[in-house]
Amino acid sequence: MKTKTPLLKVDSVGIHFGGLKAVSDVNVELYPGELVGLIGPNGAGKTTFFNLLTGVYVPTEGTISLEGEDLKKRPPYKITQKGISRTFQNIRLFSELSVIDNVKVAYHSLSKHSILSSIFRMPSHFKGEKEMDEKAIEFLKIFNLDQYKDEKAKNLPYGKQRRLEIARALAANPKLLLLDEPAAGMNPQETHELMNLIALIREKFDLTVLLIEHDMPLVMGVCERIYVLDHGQLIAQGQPEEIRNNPKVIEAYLGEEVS
Ligand SMILES: Nc1ncnc2c1ncn2[C@@H]1O[C@H](COP(=O)(O)OP(=O)(O)OP(=O)(O)O)[C@@H](O)[C@H]1O
Repeated sequence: MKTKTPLLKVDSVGIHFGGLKAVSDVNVELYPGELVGLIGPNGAGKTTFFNLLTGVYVPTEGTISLEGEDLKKRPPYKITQKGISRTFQNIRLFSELSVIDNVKVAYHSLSKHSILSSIFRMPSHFKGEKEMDEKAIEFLKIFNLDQYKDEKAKNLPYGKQRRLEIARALAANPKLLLLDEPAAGMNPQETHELMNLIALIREKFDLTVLLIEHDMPLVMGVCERIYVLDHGQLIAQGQPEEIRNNPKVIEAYLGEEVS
């Protein structure tokens, strides 16, 4: 699966908040098509790392590049346009908007239709709108959410809201999809379905996926490689089996289960 050129290259990246090194000297390379896990105990710096990749935070040290292009100091929306999409640990949907509108919002920013044509409802807008509806329904079908398209997002059960978040992230047409604890709060059946779904969308959309997850069976079962953060530093990387047996990882998780 590995090609010579990484899709994402993170070189000695760090960020300090006052005296706290939330992320320090982290090196990560993701190759096209990989499904990679990012794990670590609470407060290890995982979400901060996602915030660095998506431009929410600017690194105080190091560089991040996507397909060889430096992302430093680009605002989050530019980084989304370049090809990095994410979901959040706490669901962030437009709760009062319909399910379909939540998806459409994501690719509005990428669409070629001007704001003017939207405001004045010109014919090109309608053509665009129809195309958008069709495309949004395609996404919703993949996530088995098309029958809820006109429901308000807030009325969906929790597991479906989580799936809708992923559908919305995908609608931005990413090359790299970052999932922050996608199975949080899901029951075992939903988690199992989600695992299959992640594997399926990776294939279907030719994606690279980086996944933060506390559910170890999920990470170990679905990821090909895993990075482990502890106190802001990478303490291990490798295949699930290596990670499971790595003494540093076991020590970091002392008191927590890693199997
Ligand atoms: N904006 C900020 N200002 C100050 N400290 C911050 C900020 N963002 C994160 N931190 C700190 O950085 C550290 C890493 O937090 P982060 O949320 O990235 O950990 P995490 O691995 O995602 O944890 P969890 O698994 O609990 O979600 C924590 O000590 C956190 O308090």
